[in-house]
Amino acid sequence: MWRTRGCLLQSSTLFRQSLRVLSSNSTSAVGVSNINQVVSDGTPSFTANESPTSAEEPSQSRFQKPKEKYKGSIDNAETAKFAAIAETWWDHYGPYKPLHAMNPVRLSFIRSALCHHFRKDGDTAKPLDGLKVVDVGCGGGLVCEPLARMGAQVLGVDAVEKNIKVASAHAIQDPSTSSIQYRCTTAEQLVLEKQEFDAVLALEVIEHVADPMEFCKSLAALAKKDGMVIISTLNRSISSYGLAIVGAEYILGWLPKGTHDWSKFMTPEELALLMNRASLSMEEMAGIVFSPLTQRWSLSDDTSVDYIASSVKKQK
Ligand SMILES: C[S@@+](CC[C@H](N)C(=O)[O-])C[C@H]1O[C@@H](n2cnc3c(N)ncnc32)[C@H](O)[C@@H]1O
Ligand SMILES: [Mg+2]
Repeated sequence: MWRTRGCLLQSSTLFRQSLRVLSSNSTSAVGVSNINQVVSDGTPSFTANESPTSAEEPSQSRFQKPKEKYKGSIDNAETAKFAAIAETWWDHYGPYKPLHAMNPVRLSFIRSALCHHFRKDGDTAKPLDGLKVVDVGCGGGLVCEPLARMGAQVLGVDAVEKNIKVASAHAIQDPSTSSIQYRCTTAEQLVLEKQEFDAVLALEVIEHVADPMEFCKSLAALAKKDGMVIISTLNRSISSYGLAIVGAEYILGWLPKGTHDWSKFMTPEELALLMNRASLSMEEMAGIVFSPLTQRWSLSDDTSVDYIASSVKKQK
């Protein structure tokens, strides 16, 4: 079972829904090709014609047909977009304006999820004291810095060297963030190094990686036993197409045109499926919504555009 703000949802229901989407011959071509892409990066793990017959989660072999050796999470075309605007991470009115604007809201979710899971008092000055956290795809360190101020021991990693330089240069300006360690590397490299963390974050990253399933498995492998993995991403919906692409990139000009590829977005059901297959048990999910009326961001039951989900590494 995992809960959204205000309601409990059975993950089994979601799996059934996901499988219906995966197996339905009436599913749109976009949906089917995307799911295959999400699940296996180019090598379809199963197609509409080989749909599962039961509503239960299909066997591993059904999902994981032999495929090319995993070549890592980096999609060069995606990382090039971030390298091109690396100097703008701390410009609150630049391309990362939406990330700055949604920061208090997503940090409130993260703080609450971590404090609840690790039985920490969220009302103290340093509620995350003692927790070892890695922020994968940390960009300029927009989340690493407040986490360090909350007492966490933070490692920020990003595939783009320029991002790491900008993040490091910014963090050392303040004693409360100078303890953050930054490295230009990937989740899979940290797994090879057998690194482990209490909490693993990947915020607005999974829609930019080469193989979301393998990426998710790396995130899970980085979590200690009973550790937490928190992922945020964009839903693949009509609303996200209208708001995150047409609105943010073309009308409001918040982001450079072409920042996002809608077909790489993931529905909450697909993320739940990926997490389950990576031995992560989803705990809580919340939508991150922007109100044009109040010009404010908030957490909501509405996951139709952007959402964040916490999960716990299952016991093996
Ligand atoms: C949309 S930004 C999000 C930045 C940060 N997580 C935040 O929310 O403020 C995506 C980041 O992921 C990084 N990235 C993309 N692919 C990556 C990969 N395979 N491994 C690590 N970082 C990656 C990009 O360089 C970029 O900094
Ligand atoms: Mg993004």
